[in-house]
Amino acid sequence: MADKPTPTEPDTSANLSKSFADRLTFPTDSTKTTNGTNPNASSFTPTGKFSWADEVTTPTQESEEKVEDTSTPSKSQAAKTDDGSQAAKIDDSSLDMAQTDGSTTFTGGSGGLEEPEFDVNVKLADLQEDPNNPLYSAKSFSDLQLPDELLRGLASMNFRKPSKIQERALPLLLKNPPSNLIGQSQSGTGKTAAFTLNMLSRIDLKVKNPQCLVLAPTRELAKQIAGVVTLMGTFLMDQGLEISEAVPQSVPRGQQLLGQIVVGTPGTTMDMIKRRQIDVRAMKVLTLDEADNMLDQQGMGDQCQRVKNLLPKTVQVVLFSATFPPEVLDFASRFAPKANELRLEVQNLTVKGIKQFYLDCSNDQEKYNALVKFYGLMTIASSIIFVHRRDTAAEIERRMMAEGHKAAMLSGALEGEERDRVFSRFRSGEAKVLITTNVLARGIDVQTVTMVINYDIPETFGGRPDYETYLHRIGRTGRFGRTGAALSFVHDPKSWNNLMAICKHFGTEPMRLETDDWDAVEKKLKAVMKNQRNAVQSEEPMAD
Ligand SMILES: Nc1ncnc2c1ncn2[C@@H]1O[C@H](COP(=O)(O)OP(=O)(O)OP(=O)(O)O)[C@@H](O)[C@H]1O
Repeated sequence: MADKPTPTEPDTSANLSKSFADRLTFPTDSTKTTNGTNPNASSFTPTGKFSWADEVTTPTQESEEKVEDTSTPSKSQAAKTDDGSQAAKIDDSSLDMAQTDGSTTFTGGSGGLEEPEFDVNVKLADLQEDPNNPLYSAKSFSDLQLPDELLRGLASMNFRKPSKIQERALPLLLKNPPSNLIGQSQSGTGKTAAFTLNMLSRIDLKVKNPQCLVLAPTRELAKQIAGVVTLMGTFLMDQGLEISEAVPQSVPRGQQLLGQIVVGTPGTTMDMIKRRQIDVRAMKVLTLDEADNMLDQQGMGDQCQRVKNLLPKTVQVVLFSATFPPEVLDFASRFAPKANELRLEVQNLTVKGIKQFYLDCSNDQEKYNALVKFYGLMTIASSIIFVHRRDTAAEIERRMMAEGHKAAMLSGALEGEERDRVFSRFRSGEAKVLITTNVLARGIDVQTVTMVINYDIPETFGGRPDYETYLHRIGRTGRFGRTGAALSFVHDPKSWNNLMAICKHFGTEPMRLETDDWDAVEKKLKAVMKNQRNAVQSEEPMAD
């Protein structure tokens, strides 16, 4: 699918010799409450000319066409850049932590920008002992009455205790007769294991036909989920467990897809069911990961509904996501009727281990220079740079490679197999910087990612702030108790207003960094990331 046209926006850069924030007062960290939210979030009022309070009324969420199998929405201008010339400092040590499947072992509060300088270790065990942390659980996996083979699978993955979402969702998912579930929890808190354990507990291994179907918005996420199911089900393999992928180009036409569990993208799965390559008669469970994205009426909602219509009426419907905006929730409740719900308040959605910054650039041209400068300054294990447009992604990749960075680019413009190659280079640590569009904003779990950059602030096709995409993008770091940083670039009133609206929405306060004092940037980042490691901050408990 071709990129969407660039939304037109006023070119105000000529007036912007200084950064925006010079004319604004941004609330400081001192207003933070213990749970990291700003008590005055609804009354932040910048005092300068570009007051987001005046210019951005909190928009009703517009449905943006979300990413699908091979397409990527991309909306803003291509970056116009000058050549930066800072040498890259690339740290290869993270190769030891390379993941192949989305499930490496926790290494004890890893992350941060320059590993050796961080001496404070937050242990996963500490986080899981804190009742206010989303990783907390009062139970053990064995209390959840899982089959022995699955307990062994979990132990082999080094999952010692369930997280809050796992502890709460599993009893609801596993009880009989099966009931539907809508489950929400912060990014990186283990939703995949929750729905995987449900499926692995419910299949009949003597039957070879598909019994559980997981739909995910992209091939990368579908493949990652299939990897997690395979690992968790290791000790069921000798009893005949098989897992299949229904993603573009994965199965030749006419070939039957066997295996008790199928993980796919909605378009390909629907085609395969219609062509009778997937026999759905034994289906018991339909899971949608990133369910709000999947049920978006402008995007994949229609396809998911059509897939569901082809399945037996008795299927258990399981919906998981970190975000469920109100306009999707209605459809979700119809899609999963009479579902049990585990939901979170919007203020509790941000992960406290992810420190948010913004870099104040004077104009669009300065953004690329600032990016290069930033990468010259910091040693970052792995990072993801999100942009709106495919051509911006390609251009940044080209220029970063020319600077000596181990960069890779992935967008919906690439064919499936090429996407697999690029993504596995990033997952293995061979490529350190991944430049991408929203195609990888959701679900991707690469634990070495310590930095996420919003080179372009996420926005809907109407140019409104895209709250959900922001949250999912920054959630690519700080996973399961790790620390990470998210840096957003602002360069004009629109990007500033959109970022401020997003922060107001989630009640967060990003720290400002300025492009005219890079020593200060370095110091601030290091200090904050060091403290961050020690900050086991509270989160509100989940409401049933
Ligand atoms: N109980 C556990 N103990 C230790 N690690 C875990 C546990 N559960 C999940 N993990 C690890 O936490 C990481 C994040 O899990 P997962 O990808 O399922 O998060 P998620 O909630 O689906 O996030 P997102 O909303 O971004 O999709 C993974 O690397 C996973 O292996």
